Amino acid sequence: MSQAYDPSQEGAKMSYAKDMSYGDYLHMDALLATHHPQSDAHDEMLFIIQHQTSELWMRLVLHELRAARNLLLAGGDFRPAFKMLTRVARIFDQLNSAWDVLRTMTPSDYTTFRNALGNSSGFQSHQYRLIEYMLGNRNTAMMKVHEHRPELHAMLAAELEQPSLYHVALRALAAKTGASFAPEVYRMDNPHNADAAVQAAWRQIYEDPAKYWDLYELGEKLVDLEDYFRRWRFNHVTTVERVIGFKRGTGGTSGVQYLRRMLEVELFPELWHLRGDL
Ligand code: HEM
Ligand SMILES: N[C@@H](CC(=O)c1ccccc1NC=O)C(=O)O
Repeated sequence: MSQAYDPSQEGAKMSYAKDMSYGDYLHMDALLATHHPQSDAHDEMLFIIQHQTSELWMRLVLHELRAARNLLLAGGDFRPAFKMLTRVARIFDQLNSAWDVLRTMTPSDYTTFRNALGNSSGFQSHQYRLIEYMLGNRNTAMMKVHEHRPELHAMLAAELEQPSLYHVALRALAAKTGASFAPEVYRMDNPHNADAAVQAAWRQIYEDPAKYWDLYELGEKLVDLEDYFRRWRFNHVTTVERVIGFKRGTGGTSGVQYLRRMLEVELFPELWHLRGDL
């Protein structure tokens, strides 16, 4: 009979009584202790894991976006920021693939525990809202659901005091092309609206990529990011329709109709609009 292989024979360290182990480093006990199903339904575990993993990826998105914004603000070499923005797009791709797991949950499965969710909803995800705000979709009406958590509300309010990633890109665009944009373009507490002067400046970049390679690449990184974000919104609304049809959301919105409206959001509108001009 062959003997089971023992990795200690080739030097694998097997005792962690005194040293930091995998579980210690990752705080696995604390992580796994965060699961508190509100029902006995089999699929609630899937639902919780799907949301928690999404929130973990969102945390990384925020980390990357903050660093990228700081680098762009500082001027200098844009390449490290581009690498971060590429990573953000890849994270969205990961989140997009994750919908395929959730879609294995049928309406019959979901109704076994939907009541247990009460009025909780993704609508109240502060990390999701921070991502929207960082990118420039600053609908301040969304702050209200965080009033009962002053520290989260303050975090969102603090984000509104910062220029968005798009604001920072537009400052760089203005600096390199010599364009100047209306103060409205830089308003920090409003969703960004398409602006003709901004579109003209981006068009200048796309008409001569070789001359403005940095900004050309920045423009494409932003389009790529928004492309993946749009796919996330679309996967979400399609999954929602598949699972709850046109029922009202637990958060109180019209549900699919509300989410369809969100498909119309344009984060970086001029970058999309200029494409028809080239
Ligand atoms: C079966 C699964 C899901 C259903 C039925 C569902 C349903 C809904 C509905 C109806 C809304 C509108 C707000 C409301 O009235 O509740 C909403 C919003 C939202 N959901 Fe989901 N959702 C699902 C999965 C997810 C997942 C996996 C995430 C990932 C974190 C997520 C994140 C969000 C976010 C961030 C919003 C706010 C969107 C915005 O304001 O633009 N949802 N969801
Ligand atoms: N809004 C969903 C419930 C829901 O999906 C949800 C509930 C609690 C935590 C996160 C959720 N995900 C996205 O909205 C519904 O109406 O069924």
